[in-house]
Order: sequence, then C-alpha cells, then structure tokens
Amino acid sequence: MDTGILIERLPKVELHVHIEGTLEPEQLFAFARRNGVSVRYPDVEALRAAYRFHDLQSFLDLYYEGCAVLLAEQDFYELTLAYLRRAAAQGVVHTELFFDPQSHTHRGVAFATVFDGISRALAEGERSLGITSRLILCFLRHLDEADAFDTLRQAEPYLDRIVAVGLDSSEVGHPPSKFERVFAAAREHGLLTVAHAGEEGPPEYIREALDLLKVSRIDHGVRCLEDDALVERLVAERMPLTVCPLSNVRLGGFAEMRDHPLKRLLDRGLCATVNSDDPAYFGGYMTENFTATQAALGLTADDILTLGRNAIEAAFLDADARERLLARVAQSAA
Ligand code: HPA
Ligand SMILES: [Zn+2]
Repeated sequence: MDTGILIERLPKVELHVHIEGTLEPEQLFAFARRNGVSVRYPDVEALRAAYRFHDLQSFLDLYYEGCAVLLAEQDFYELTLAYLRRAAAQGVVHTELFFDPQSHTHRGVAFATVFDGISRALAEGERSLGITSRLILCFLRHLDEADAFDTLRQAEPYLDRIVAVGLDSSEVGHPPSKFERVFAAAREHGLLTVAHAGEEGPPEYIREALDLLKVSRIDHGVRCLEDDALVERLVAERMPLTVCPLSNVRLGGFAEMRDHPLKRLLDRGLCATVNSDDPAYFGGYMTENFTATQAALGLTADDILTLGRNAIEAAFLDADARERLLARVAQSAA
C-alpha cells in the first residue's frame, strides 16, 4: 500500500504530547487579549518567527513564556479541546497527554483550575469526537524534590483521573535520581511512571529512569543508541520509547530528518513509537511526524504498521481496548 494513504488511514495513538505545547500562536494571542496579558511580540507572524530553537532550553524559555496567557479554567478547556479536534482530524483515536501543573501553580493559577479545564475537555472529546485519553502529571525537573512532593499532594483529590507521573523540562544536570523518592510515593498511590530521558541527557539517565523510577515507558530515549548493552536491555524488556522526530530535529538533536535514528531504532527491534511532543512549536502533529520520517528515512508500510502497533502495546489501556485498536490497524492496511 502507498505509505501516504496508510499514514492517513492508520488509527493513531499518541503517547507523548504536552498540552501546553499545543498552544498555537493564534490561540495564544486570543487568550492574551481575553485575559489582558501582554505579549512581547507584535503579532502571530513575529511570534512564529521566534520559534527558531537551538536546544531544549531555548525552546523551554518560550514555552514557559507562552503559558503566561493561560489563566482561567476555560482557557485550559479550550486549549485541550482544540488539540483534541486537530488530533481527531488526523486519525488519532487515543492520546495520553502530559500537563505541567507547576508551570501554572507557580504563577498563582490553582491546580484545580488547570485540572478541571483539561479534564472537562477530555470528557467532551470522548463524547463528541470519540477520542479516548489518559492524563500524565509531569514534574518539572529543574525545580526541587520538595516542590514535586507539594505538587503530588495537590493532585491527591484527582488521582483517579491521572494515570501516571512523568518528568520533563531541562534534562541535563537534573537526573532521574533527583526524583526517586517522589516517584516512589506516586507509585504507592497506584500511579504508573514515565520519564523524559536520553533526549539531551546521557544513556545513564535512561538507566536511572528504569532502575530508580521504575518507568513503564521512556520518553524520547533516542540517545540509548550510544550504549549497546542498554539497547539490548530495552529490547529484552520491550520497553517503549516515545520518540518525537520533528521535536528532535527542531531542538538540534539531529541536524536533519535524514539523520534521525527512528528507522535504526526499529531495525534494532526497539518498541519505538512516533509522537508530536509540542506540535504548536515544532511544525506538526502526528501526521506531519509520520510523513516527515517516512520521506526522509524511507519507512516502509511495514515500518508504519509496526509503529502503529507499538503505540497500542505501549498505551495505558486494558487488553480489550488494545485488541480493538489492533484490529482497526489491521483494517487500515487491508
Ligand atoms: O520535549 C520536551 N523535553 C523536555 N521538557 C519538555 N517540556 C515540554 N516539552 C518538552
Ligand atoms: Zn516531551
């Protein structure tokens, strides 16, 4: 089958998307106007032109600045629903979203405001778009352990609607070991765990995420390829990697898409998946990530189906839901 048609028809599962990273410039300006927040760029074009990043930190600086326009529950609701509409239009049938409560509570926005807006949109998305979802609370790793513990405490009333905790923000210098105790506390609450590791940080951070944080998935993980023994372990444990190709190129991890290791990860037998990360900032959602990697790396129809099945295997879904999605993948290739 033609790979373009397959990419379009594939029922997609997204496992690595930061809801704050879906804030498109148009919506950013609309929220700014509504909330009386000033933006230091004159218009959408000027803001978009500033999205030229050379590393993770240069992106994070703008990403946190963008968060300043999010103040009311309705902002989080509209942000999330707009993402779900775009995702559904691209054939995403299930999505597992990260949110960064500390990016908001540190500005005086209540945890409940953030959570209620996002979760109201997720319920609406399931009702009106048929898109299922899970929510993952990410701790900002540049902040300290006590702040993460405080955030976990604020999340306690909502834990029945949070599937896992994760770890994001500036990686280098903030190893997983810094959060070993708060992740243990989260697991005691019955939460699963994931962590960004091996995006900019060394393979050793991936090992720490496995051994100390007991993660069910590694977010990014592309630097595992520098360590053969680690690759063998990830293959043997069938540990999923939520890879974000456009993000990796935009943040300078790889100079061009043709240098991206997605195909090598698959060929090594790793459970790699394709994801959008911060689609409003990196030039595309799921379809654009599939299309760009297919074109640059020559992914075959089999590769694309493997990526689709890997994401279903890696999703935080029960066995029945997985079987139903796998059947839809098979149908899409028929
Ligand atoms: O790609 C990312 N990496 C780390 N932290 C993040 N926070 C939002 N996006 C990212
Ligand atoms: Zn990410």
